[in-house]
Amino acid sequence: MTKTRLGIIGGSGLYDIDGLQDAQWQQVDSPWGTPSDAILTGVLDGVDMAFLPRHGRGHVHSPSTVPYRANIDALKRLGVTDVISVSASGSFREQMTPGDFVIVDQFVDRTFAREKSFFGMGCVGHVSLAHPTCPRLGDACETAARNAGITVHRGGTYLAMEGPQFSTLAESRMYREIWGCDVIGMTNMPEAKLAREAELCYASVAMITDFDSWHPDHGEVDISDIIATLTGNADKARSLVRRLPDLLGADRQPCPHGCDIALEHAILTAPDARDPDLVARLDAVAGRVLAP
Ligand SMILES: CSC[C@H]1O[C@H](OP(=O)(O)O)[C@H](O)[C@@H]1O
Ligand SMILES: Nc1ncnc2[nH]cnc12
Repeated sequence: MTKTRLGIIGGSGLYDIDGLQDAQWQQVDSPWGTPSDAILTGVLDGVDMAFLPRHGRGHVHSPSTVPYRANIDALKRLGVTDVISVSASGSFREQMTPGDFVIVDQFVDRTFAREKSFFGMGCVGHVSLAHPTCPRLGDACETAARNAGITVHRGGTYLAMEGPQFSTLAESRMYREIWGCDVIGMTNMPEAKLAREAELCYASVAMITDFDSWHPDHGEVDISDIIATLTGNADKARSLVRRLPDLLGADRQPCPHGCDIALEHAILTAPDARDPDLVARLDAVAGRVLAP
């Protein structure tokens, strides 16, 4: 049994959380670059917490420049065991309306200008991503949202686009009608892939801000409408987060879905063929399986 440390990655509109005991913003160095911002650590109802604003306070990073590898590495380095990602998202479904939350369980990755893996030449690793989110964490997020009075939908496929521009009408229709996606955003990939490589349980909560551009009654995405919805969503997200420690507890059992042993048979490069520099950079992410 280990200790839970809950990592929250806050998306657009969510730049801090409240109620932490011993709260402090901690700068964390990572061999994968500088994280988006310092990380707010503290204790909430007896559970260790670590909050990282994905775009940095003041919203400095665009979806393409978010240092995804540094962020996940820094959380892992701090001892985070479980990551909950909270993201502003467009909806492809009539019933998923602005203000609702969706517990995402699948992704289609259309991003192309980002580093997507901790592994590479000198240490090749292949993890399974068939089920990219952790159902145990998803359960906690769903219950927390319901208890907070939020309209929540369980399950949904998130289309990760590169951005920063929003989709064309043709893309929006294709994602919805042909690809069967439910929500759209610009940041959950490669974040979810990297969390899996780092053996972190990962859940994604999409906060619906708009209907993208497919909806005949809503016209195109308008950033001022999104911002108006974001303000209300951020308060709801904080009330969801406040309920998580009680649901997840301070003592952590191994993940029943195996997220925390994702690297067990993943690394193909023979020990004597591994690049020592890369292996050194992987100390936090893959130290469990790479340490001699
Ligand atoms: C504010 S609209 C576009 C912006 O919002 C989302 O960010 P995040 O996923 O971090 O909440 C979306 O992915 C875009 O980056
Ligand atoms: N419609 C949309 N497309 C991509 N990212 C978004 N974030 C919020 N709304 C979005």
